[in-house]
Amino acid sequence: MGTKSAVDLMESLSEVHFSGFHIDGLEQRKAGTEQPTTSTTDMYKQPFVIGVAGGAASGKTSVCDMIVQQLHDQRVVLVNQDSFYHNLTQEELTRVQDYNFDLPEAFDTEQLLRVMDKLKRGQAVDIPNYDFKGYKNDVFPARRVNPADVIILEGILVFHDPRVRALMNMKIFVDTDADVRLARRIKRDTADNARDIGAVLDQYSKFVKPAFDDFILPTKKYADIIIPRGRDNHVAIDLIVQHIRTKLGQHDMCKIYRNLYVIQSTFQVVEHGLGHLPFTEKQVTTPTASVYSGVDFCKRLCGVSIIRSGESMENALRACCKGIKIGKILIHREGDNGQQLIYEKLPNDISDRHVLLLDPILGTGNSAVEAISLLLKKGVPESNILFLNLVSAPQGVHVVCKRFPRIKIVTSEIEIGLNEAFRVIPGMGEFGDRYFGTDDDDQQASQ
Ligand SMILES: Nc1ncnc2c1ncn2[C@@H]1O[C@H](COP(=O)(O)OP(=O)(O)O)[C@@H](O)[C@H]1O
Ligand SMILES: Nc1ccn([C@@H]2O[C@H](COP(=O)(O)O)[C@@H](O)[C@H]2O)c(=O)n1
Ligand SMILES: [Mg+2]
Repeated sequence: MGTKSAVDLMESLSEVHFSGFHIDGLEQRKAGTEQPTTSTTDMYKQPFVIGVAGGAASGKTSVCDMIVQQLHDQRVVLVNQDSFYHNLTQEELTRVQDYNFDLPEAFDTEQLLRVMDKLKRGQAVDIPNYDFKGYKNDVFPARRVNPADVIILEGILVFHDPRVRALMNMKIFVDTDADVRLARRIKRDTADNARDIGAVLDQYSKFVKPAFDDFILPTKKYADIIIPRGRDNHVAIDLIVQHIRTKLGQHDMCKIYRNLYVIQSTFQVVEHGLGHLPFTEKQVTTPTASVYSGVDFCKRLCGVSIIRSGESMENALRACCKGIKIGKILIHREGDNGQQLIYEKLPNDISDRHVLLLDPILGTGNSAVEAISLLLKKGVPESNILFLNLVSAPQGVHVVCKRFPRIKIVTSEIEIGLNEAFRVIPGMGEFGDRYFGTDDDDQQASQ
């Protein structure tokens, strides 16, 4: 039996360890055959879903209407949870004052999930127009909603069901005092819904307030953003509108460059990147005789970090691929000039490997172009290069994607652009300094 070096041993360990690796659409592959992971593509082109919850009459619909109006963009659609109220039976209708419209069961959540699933798959849907006066969802013609890049889903209980919550990329809670909500509700239900004030108050104390305390308020903790004062909070609405514009810009870039993948979490860039590599399923029997299912990458891998910032991503890569070889490239950069290669140390057999190129920031694209050019010179096929980064500027994306149409870029954010010092804005300053604690502020703090 041949002896293996420590490095070889570590390398072989890196090959089967992805048992818990579940990305939509990857789990059901057949074992034993090579599986190109291209089906992950659509996942990254999916719409950005914003959930908006809050008590009844807190101002959810008004906030969403303002956002949609300000954006004035057909790529943004609004879905109201109200549309999914169950139709009341004849018996329920005769005793409507005893019906609780504020419980999760009052909504047809299965239908809501089906509608959201279709929209996420790029299909148009017909959404019921709920009649608050007649308690029916099939009286008015349904509203046709086309697939969109941004879907806003609003309603009192949209954060209640974990399956609905899981669809959301951003969650907003509209926080309005109970007395204001009650006053607005009385006004709305008496004026718009022609209800008697006594009935409105009875419904409030019997159903609305207890359900708010039991089911709506407990979901506030899921919110990423809490908006006090609803539609009067222009600052919050402007910020949200700006964020959505950024997301729409990202979708545009993904439409132009099919090799660009914007994922929603900075923590998963490396894991998602690995999901793009061809693999086979593999089972191993553990020392305790249990069978462990994992995946085996079809080609060997290596990481290459662009010094210094890229080194910050090495731990994440090593955590996923124990013992993976990691090469280094140092490029001298001044301003927008990332042209000078100072140092490189790469695996000798790099041309036989898939290369995960690590650099958290893609600014002008010059350093990336320099690094990718070196990899090509070393014989790595362009399509075997996966460039992983956290924050990109549109300029850098254009430069890299145009020049190297066959590499894949996985990033978690495409920001507005570059400033005069060629730093990504709003960005985070010099990433390497921030990560390694060598920026001026950190040095002063530790003195
Ligand atoms: N900031 C506000 N000032 C005054 N009235 C408001 C304000 N926000 C909402 N409203 C009114 O209060 C009622 C409830 O608002 P709406 O946006 O429908 O809330 P929700 O969708 O949370 O039930 C509506 O009649 C709306 O016009
Ligand atoms: N037929 C109905 C259906 C619902 N309600 C009340 O509407 C509230 C939810 O809608 P919001 O726009 O305010 O979020 C909820 O509190 C229900 O009680 C109703 O009164 N009649
Ligand atoms: Mg509403």
